[in-house]
Amino acid sequence: MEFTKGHGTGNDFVILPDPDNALDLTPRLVAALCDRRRGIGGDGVLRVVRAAKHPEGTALAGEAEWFMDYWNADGSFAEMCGNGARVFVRYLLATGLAAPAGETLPVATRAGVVRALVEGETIAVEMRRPRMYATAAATLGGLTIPGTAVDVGNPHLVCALPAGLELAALDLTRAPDVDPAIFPAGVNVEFTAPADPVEGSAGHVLMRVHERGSAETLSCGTGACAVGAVALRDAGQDTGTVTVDVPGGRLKVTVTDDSCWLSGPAVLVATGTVNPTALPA
Ligand SMILES: N[C@@H](CCC[C@H](N)C(=O)O)C(=O)O
Repeated sequence: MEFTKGHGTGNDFVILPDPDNALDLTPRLVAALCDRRRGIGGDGVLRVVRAAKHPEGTALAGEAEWFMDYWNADGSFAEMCGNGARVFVRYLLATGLAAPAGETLPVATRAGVVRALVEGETIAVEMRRPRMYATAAATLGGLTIPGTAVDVGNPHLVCALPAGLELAALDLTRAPDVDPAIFPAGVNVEFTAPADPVEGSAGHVLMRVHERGSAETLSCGTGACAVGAVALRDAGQDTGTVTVDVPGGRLKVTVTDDSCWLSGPAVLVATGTVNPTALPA
């Protein structure tokens, strides 16, 4: 089985080319591929499949040739992955599956069609505008931190740390507790702290994330978009640009009247062959 390994600000993916949807990709196989000791290792899998050939992509095949079939490291599905979409586009361009168009390149996802713009090392993806829909809280280590529930195609809870608490002090080796009535399908939880102003940005925020289905990751693109939207709201703005620093690097989030751009590096690091029968059962 052919694979490529790539990442966006340290959010890493096993990319599987499967244009005709011929692979028997199961939750167990995804989890085995993502196993960091016995497999290739990754926060998730990106299957590269023609939209017309995938049951969840066919309806979008008129708008986008390729469907990003995203899976979390534990073998669960997610509707959207912002960094994954940027890495997916890097892969399409590197392999010649898509031409570096002057305009945006559409990619079908479970959350609809997103559009990518390539600017050298940086790939920006235009997704839906984050929608803040509830107040909620995350509890970890006996501490309950209030936050905002945000829909970016997938669910997020953005929690600003109280003064005096450092991001580095959080134990994210286990999932924060949340109210399942607000998040029946689980949630990605972002913790934030303010950072020094950055020129050209309305806000600058530090973030750590515990991802649904992938545990703590070095970065989460949709999470950064949720964080950006909350930072703008707290600054009294509907639109604008926010710089979000994650453990794996820097992302730029620009919220417009009707969409959200996520921008940052997207890198392919290796290509090879994996023997599925040698992976953990
Ligand atoms: N890391 C991703 C988000 C991946 C999906 C998430 N774990 C979920 O289950 O919703 C990103 O960059 O957006």
